[in-house]
Amino acid sequence: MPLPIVAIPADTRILEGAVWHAVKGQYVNATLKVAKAMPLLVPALEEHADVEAVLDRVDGVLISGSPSNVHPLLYGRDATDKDGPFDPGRDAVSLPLIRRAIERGIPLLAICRGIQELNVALGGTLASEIQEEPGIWDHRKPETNDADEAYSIRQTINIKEGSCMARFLGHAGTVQVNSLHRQAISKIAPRLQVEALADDGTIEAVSVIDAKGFAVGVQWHPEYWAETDNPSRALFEAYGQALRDYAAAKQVTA
Ligand SMILES: N[C@@H](CCC(=O)NCCCC(=O)O)C(=O)O
Repeated sequence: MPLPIVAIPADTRILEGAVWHAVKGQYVNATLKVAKAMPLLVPALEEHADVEAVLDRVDGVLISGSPSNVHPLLYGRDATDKDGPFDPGRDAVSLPLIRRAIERGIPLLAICRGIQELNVALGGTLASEIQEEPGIWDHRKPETNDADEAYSIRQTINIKEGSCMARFLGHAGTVQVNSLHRQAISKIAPRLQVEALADDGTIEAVSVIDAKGFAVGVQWHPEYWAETDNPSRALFEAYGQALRDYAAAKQVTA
């Protein structure tokens, strides 16, 4: 049986004076080694992105994290100096890809920027520089050049009873995760339900209400420790099973 294929929208990066379309290796590694699926990178095209052509050929979608932010015009307000940096090519691919993957029942896992894109794609809004709000913890990436330290597991979240996340992880209640974000969900989209909260009330996981299949977003980074951290591994294994189920069902109806 060939591996299921997972579309991962790339970021726009400027390297060596040229435009690159790039995805961090940790998302590729977790998809391949823990979800047991073949990553397929999708370029960040501001125009001409054919998401149907992509979705016809894959068994899942993974929306990765990124230091860039969703442009606020996409959730109904003008940009301020707190909202950048932006990646219009990434936005132009990921938002329609998310909407159509949900409509078609294609397994979707959205991580960090991904949960924010999921919320915006379905009509929600985002808050910027959340650490400046009273009572909100500092969720930002730690000041370090060491990746393991940046993605260190250092925050308690609370998984809701009866949630999809509780099913995937095997329990509800407290879980330890990492945290590298300055934005978060402000108004939650109508079709999303909260799956987990931080102690300061920040939404840390959501799922799509009445989804045809696996459709989950998390604010933390399960991909980074997916091979060694139990909650991270459990989430990617559940995603992998959803991919195989979707691929098998496609074979039957082909
Ligand atoms: N930009 C958004 C989303 C944050 C995010 O995806 N962080 C992971 C990338 C970290 C990095 O590579 O720098 C926000 O800040 O909320």
